[in-house]
Amino acid sequence: MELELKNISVTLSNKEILKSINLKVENGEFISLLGPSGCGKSTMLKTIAGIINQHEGSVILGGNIIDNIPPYKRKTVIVFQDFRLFPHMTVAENIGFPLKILGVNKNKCRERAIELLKKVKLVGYENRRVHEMSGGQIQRVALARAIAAEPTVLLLDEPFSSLDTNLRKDMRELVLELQKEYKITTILVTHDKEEALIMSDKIAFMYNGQIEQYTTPKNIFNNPANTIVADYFLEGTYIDGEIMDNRFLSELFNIDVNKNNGKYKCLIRPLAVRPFKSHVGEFLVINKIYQGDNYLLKLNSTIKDLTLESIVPDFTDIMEGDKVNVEIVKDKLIFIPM
Ligand SMILES: Nc1ncnc2c1ncn2[C@@H]1O[C@H](COP(=O)(O)OP(=O)(O)OP(=O)(O)O)[C@@H](O)[C@H]1O
Repeated sequence: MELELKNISVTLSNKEILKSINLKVENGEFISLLGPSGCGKSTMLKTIAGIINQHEGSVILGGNIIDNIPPYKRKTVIVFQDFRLFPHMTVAENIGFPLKILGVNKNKCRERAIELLKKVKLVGYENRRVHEMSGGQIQRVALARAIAAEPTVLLLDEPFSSLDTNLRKDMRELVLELQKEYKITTILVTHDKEEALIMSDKIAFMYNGQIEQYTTPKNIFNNPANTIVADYFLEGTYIDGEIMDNRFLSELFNIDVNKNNGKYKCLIRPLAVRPFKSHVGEFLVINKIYQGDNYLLKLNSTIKDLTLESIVPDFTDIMEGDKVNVEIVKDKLIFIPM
């Protein structure tokens, strides 16, 4: 179901935690809330679920304001990092619990639990207790329980953070599979930019209780709205410059670009810098760091107060102490309006 937050502000212990948040999630969309620790991601999920009350604004679900509807009647469900399964119940009882409280009879609850166990690839586990399951299996049970009552919005609060890399990958795939199959509008809270880029239709980047940018993964990566967003996703060196008549002019280089006139910060990513040896080179290689498939070079300008980084293939013959010049790869530059 379509979800909208309109001018949501939340104050906790006299501190404004969310500041006039506006966000629209289309029916069946998967979005991520990404941002540094403490920026308000979990508070936003809890506000949507009705666990925290906003002091201003409205939560709108399927076109209806749900501010006065208690959490258990909203049909939103949160999967927390620690899963919060009931230890005294079997796996099937845990999964069937949301249906039981809706008044569904015992046999139907069990039937649905067994059907969902198949979906999360845990056939035959219905009579186990939670303490007899591994971390990854517990997470699958938590996911099955979350979708048992067919929520209108699924809220995932860093559910993958305790898993190792391989399990994480499997769980991401499973979540996306189920989310698409049941067409559940889903919001994932994560610190992990790669996770957000891989999984989401859109990313809302949050900082200090506000949404700095809300757009597709590709767009947020290639066109960050400001340096706060850019610094979270990318590394490199900024130079200031100006675009006039489709040409970026700066103290380091001038280059053709297809952008509006104005002052910009240009982020020179390591992938945008191609060094080549030259005895009249402007840059000195001060550091060469092995990174597995490639090397990261740190290049100090001998003329300006400027350091660039460059990623070069592992077969490079460039050494620390060499003098180099650099070619700038236009497509890898990021321009941020000032
Ligand atoms: N019940 C509360 N009372 C007072 N302050 C709170 C409460 N809950 C959260 N906060 C504060 O609100 C801010 C945002 O917290 P929140 O948990 O939403 O951030 P987050 O982005 O999810 O962080 P993390 O990524 O570390 O989980 C933090 O400064 C936190 O200390």
